Amino acid sequence: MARDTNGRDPSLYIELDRKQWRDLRQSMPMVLTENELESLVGLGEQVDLDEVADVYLPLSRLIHLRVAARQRLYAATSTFLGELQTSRQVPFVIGIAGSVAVGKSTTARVLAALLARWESHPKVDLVTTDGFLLPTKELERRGIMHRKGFPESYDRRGLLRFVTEVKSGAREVTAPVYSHLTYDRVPDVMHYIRQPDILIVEGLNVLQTGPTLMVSDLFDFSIYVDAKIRDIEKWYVSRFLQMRTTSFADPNSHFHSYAELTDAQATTAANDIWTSINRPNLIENILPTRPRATLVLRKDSDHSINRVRLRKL
Ligand SMILES: Nc1ncnc2c1ncn2[C@@H]1O[C@H](COP(=O)(O)OP(=O)(O)O)[C@@H](O)[C@H]1O
Ligand SMILES: CC(C)(COP(=O)(O)O)[C@@H](O)C(=O)NCCC(=O)O
Repeated sequence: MARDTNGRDPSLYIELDRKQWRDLRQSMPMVLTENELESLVGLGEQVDLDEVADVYLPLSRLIHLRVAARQRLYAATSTFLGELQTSRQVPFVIGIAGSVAVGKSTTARVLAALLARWESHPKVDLVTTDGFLLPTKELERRGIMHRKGFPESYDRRGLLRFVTEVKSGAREVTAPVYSHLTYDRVPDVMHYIRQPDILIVEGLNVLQTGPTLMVSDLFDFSIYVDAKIRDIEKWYVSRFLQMRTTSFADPNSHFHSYAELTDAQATTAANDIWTSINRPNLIENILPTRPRATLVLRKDSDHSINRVRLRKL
């Protein structure tokens, strides 16, 4: 096999442990307080300020450098097009993918908060793809209610159109909103996106590709949040047990009947949903997209991120 000039096997990626990655923070200041961080961390997640310092601050620095580089690339195209196109800031789009219950939403929120502290790109918006799940009525009509989270359960064209409009500089673009409470799209409520500097799109399947253009084609940077399947399964079940006294306790929750389940019953119910929906989706659709990610954040069983893989080519 051909080797690089240092005698190593060629690779698209560089793998770093937490200490090596942490050193790439350089002089980035800590800009979050304990209280701010607490408000960003989701149920069952365990991010602390050390992890922000070691993992998220270097990441914020890397993305900041890449935002500037991307603008130079767009400027090159504008120079080429001359009068055919006026030069402008194009929103930088980040995709965040990974399994159900791996902690994507927390990663997305922490990153959004850090990126918004940069003077050159203070306006950061975050959209989750659950808003683009087809409404329950339509999922039922198609007989795919049990496939929620699988690629076919989304309005993929709508998602592509949405990100295209944001990148095109539209003054205001709307995204539909999903409710975990009603387990359906919320009628008449929209998320308004008004010319952000950075847009983060978080969801299970955002890194999927296909024969036609897909939202992944519009990403300037992508992150895959990764962990062992056995660990994610444990996190899913333990979060489900916790939800009996939080989300499910609300009488309006679609899952309210689960609130009364014993530990054993709730564990069985969570395992059933995991093995019939979330695990197959992870294996068939989500995991195969991991090689495509610019960055993989690898979590250990205690949720801590201890390894990072960066695409360098
Ligand atoms: N049934 C539910 N009721 C209320 N909130 C939920 C429910 N399922 C998931 N969530 C919340 O929705 C968010 C996304 O969860 P999920 O899709 O599992 O992705 P991740 O854990 O990777 O962020 C999390 O903040 C989670 O706590
Ligand atoms: C809403 C989800 C499909 C995730 O949506 P995403 O924002 O990742 O597109 C997922 O959290 C979900 O509810 N899955 C269905 C099976 C379950 O209840 O675990």
